Order: sequence, then C-alpha cells, then structure tokens
Amino acid sequence: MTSPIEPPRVRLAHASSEPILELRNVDFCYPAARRSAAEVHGGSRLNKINMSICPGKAHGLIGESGSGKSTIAKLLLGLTAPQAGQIFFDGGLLTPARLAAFRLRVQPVFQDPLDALNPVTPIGKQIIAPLLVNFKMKSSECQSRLAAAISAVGLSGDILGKLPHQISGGQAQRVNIARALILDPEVLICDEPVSALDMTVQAQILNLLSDLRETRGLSLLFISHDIRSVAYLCSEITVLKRGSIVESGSRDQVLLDPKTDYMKTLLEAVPNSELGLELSSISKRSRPAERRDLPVVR
Ligand SMILES: Nc1ncnc2c1ncn2[C@@H]1O[C@H](COP(=O)(O)OP(=O)(O)OP(=O)(O)O)[C@@H](O)[C@H]1O
Repeated sequence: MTSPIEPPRVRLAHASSEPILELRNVDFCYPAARRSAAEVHGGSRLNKINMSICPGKAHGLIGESGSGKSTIAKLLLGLTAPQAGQIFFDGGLLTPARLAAFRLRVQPVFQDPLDALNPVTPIGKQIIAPLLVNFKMKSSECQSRLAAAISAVGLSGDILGKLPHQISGGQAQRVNIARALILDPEVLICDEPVSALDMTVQAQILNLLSDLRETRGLSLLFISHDIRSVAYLCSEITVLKRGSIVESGSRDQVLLDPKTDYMKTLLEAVPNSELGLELSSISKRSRPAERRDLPVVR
C-alpha cells in the first residue's frame, strides 16, 4: 500500500488493458430474497454477472430501478460478498486477507451528498478522517494532503471550517469526492452521484469526474438512471435488467446499436433532441466527435 503522505499518484491512463476491478460469474442473493420464491427471478438476485472496469476508464451501469445496480456497487466496494463467482482486483483474487487494503483503494461516492456527511463535524475534519482512522496520522500531518484534495475538487480553504448545513449540495458532493481522493484510490464507485443535484451542478460534477479520470488516471464505475450522463462520461456501458446483464460493450455499441428491446425502450425514453442538448450543455469542451455519435432515437 502506498504511504498516505506521498503525493497523489498520477496513473497513466490506458497503461494497461487488464481490468483493475472485475466480477467473474458472480451470483448474489439477499438473504430475505432467498426465502421468497417471488423474488427468485427479480433484481434481488444477481445472475452470472461478468463485468470489468479498466484502468483509467469510466464504466457506466444503467438499468431500471431495482435491477441490481447498487448491489453491484456494494460487491465492487467489498461491502458484501458474492455467493458464487469471484471478484478480481489489480490482477489478483479478492480474498478476505486483501479486503482491508482493497477498501482503501476503491472508494465510494454516493447519491445524497449531505446524507453522506456527519452534520456536526467540520468539513476539513471529515475529509481527513480516512487518514486519521486508517493510518493513525495526526491532523497536522494531513494538511498537505488536505490542501491537494480540496484543490483537486475545485474547493477553496474557507470551506474547511464549515458544517454540512452551511454548504450547497454541489459543494457537499465535492467534499465527498475529496474525502474519497484523500486515500489516493485507483477506483471510484459512483452510485448515482449527480441525481440529487440540480442540472447545472450535475454538469459541474460530471466534468469534475471526467477531469479526475483524465488527469489522475482514476477508474470509475458510474451508476445512473440518466443515459445522457452515462453517454457523456463513459466509454463502456453495462445494462442490467432484473439482476442479469442484457447488454455490455463500448458506449457506441450499446447506444448506437442496441441489441435488446429493453435497451431500445430505455433509449426511447430519452428524446434525441434532449440528449443532444443535454450533452452539449454539460460539455465544457467542444466534443463534436462525440456529439456526432449520439444515438438517433426515433
Ligand atoms: N439489503 C437488502 N435486503 C434485501 N433486498 C434488498 C436489499 N437491498 C436491495 N434489495 C433488493 O434488491 C433488488 C436490487 O436493489 P438495488 O438497490 O441493487 O437496485 P438498483 O438497480 O440500484 O435500484 P435503484 O435504481 O432504485 O437504486 C431490489 O429488489 C431491492 O429491493
């Protein structure tokens, strides 16, 4: 494990095509659902999930509510274990012995940014908490890492003494991302990280995630109901339906040439004009090639 006082690693994106994080033939069922015949074929059961997150890439996970997206996030964070199949991280099987180190290198960003913060602890203390807890560092030893983390997410130092109710939702999500970055992880598991935010702030957070991927070589799992955000951020997309993968491939394969009626229906829910407008409005850079590749939804 890298020492927490070293500067953040800048990983070479695309340096390796081997997945950094991978589910192989994973089955999972919540205990309550195991007892309920009605749930057996529903999203409470994940069936033979194969999914790879490659270094420096953003992988989008979409599917209707209850299809199992957050359950996959929990598996990829090591918060729950599969009943069958395996999880591989950085080329090796994720065993119980590797779990503690793994959890430092794969960090979550959740949907409700204020919910994820302690309401009575100043922001600065919350961002450095992972260093205090995991590496027994003193607060004074964390200051350069703290400065780097808030700068990486576009926050200024005056936020550090504030309490969560004194900051906006967008700032709170930046704080959550800074808290994840302070451990210098390789992977961020982002479970609906923008859906609680208003449209303009969503765009800012998407751009931030995109920049972090590009500049630090971070690998991302990005879960969203919003195909427009996934199309903007992700180069790979997996589509889940009732606990099973129904489509998986490059963004263009999945969005331009959907194989299943399910994916076609999901795309029909996104008006083409809105998709184009949304993408151009959330893009801070001109990305004509990507706009040309937008799915034509009739
Ligand atoms: N702790 C749990 N115990 C039992 N069943 C659960 C638990 N958590 C989720 N489920 C069930 O598992 C299924 C998949 O839930 P999950 O949260 O993974 O779906 P999702 O695709 O993320 O949904 P959403 O988009 O609404 O967040 C649902 O049927 C849900 O009710």
